[in-house]
Amino acid sequence: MKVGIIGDGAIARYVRSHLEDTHVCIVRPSKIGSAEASDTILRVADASQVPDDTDLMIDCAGHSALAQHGPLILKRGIDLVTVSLGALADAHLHQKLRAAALQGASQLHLASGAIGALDCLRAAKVGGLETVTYLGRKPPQGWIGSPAESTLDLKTLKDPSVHFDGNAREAATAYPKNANVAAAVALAGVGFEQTKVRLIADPSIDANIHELSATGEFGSFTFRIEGKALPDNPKSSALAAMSVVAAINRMQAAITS
Ligand SMILES: NC(=O)C1=CN([C@@H]2O[C@H](COP(=O)(O)OP(=O)(O)OC[C@H]3O[C@@H](n4cnc5c(N)ncnc54)[C@H](OP(=O)(O)O)[C@@H]3O)[C@@H](O)[C@H]2O)C=CC1
Ligand SMILES: O=C([O-])CC(=O)C(=O)O
Repeated sequence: MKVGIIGDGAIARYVRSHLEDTHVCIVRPSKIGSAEASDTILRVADASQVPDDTDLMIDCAGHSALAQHGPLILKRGIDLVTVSLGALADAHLHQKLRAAALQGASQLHLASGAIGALDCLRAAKVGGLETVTYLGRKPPQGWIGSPAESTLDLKTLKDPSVHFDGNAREAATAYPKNANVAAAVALAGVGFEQTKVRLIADPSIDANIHELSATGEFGSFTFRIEGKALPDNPKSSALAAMSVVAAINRMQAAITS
């Protein structure tokens, strides 16, 4: 399988280190031919330059990159795995990606990211869900560059502090680098409007803690994970990068779980 990647940040580097070979990489125009480009990988700036024989593209570059490159990749008939699924909170982009996949007879696969139990949520949805709540808790440095900075002093924070309380659409839109999990939960369960989200900066923890609770016809469940951040980016959990590799593996397996 010839696999290409969008982005060259913390998640992309982890994924590349687990691939035998990377066929092509979409990077910022400024990074083509830069000093970092010391290996022989084909670096391009646009989806139109991705070679025709590419089987699968992997988006590890965030919301704007999915919006910029996703539609053309799918229209060209190339399957795409994305970890930037919070971008689908934009209903216009969601529809554009769907139309592109239908036109190209391709598929957009959503990596499970930093959370688990989405399989449980998807199955529970069949019987009917009543409530779905997601709580995202990170150390203060994990919220730097997010709207948390407008209500909290992240450098001197002493107690756990809620800086967002609302629904998954608002969370995924306002926190593009921190609330993709909220979107994953919404897409697997009761949707963006009905999924309740709270985001917390907590100086007493050193992990990214995600808690998902649901009730419905099936009964109830709570899932909690304490994820280690990637060494290169305190915002991103290592499991998010691992889930991308797992998605690629699933696509190549004869029997999938
Ligand atoms: N589903 C989930 O659970 C999670 C999802 N994520 C999503 O994954 C994204 C990436 O995370 P991470 O790797 O840690 O972030 P990084 O900031 O380390 O890397 C992002 C990379 O993407 C590049 N990039 C951004 N926009 C474009 C573009 N239009 N074209 C080409 N390259 C682009 C950046 O380049 P430059 O440096 O020049 O901007 C950078 O190299 C996050 O922004 C977030 O949306 C993250 C964690 C969990
Ligand atoms: O990596 C994480 O822990 C979660 C995250 O950033 C996101 O949901 O966007």
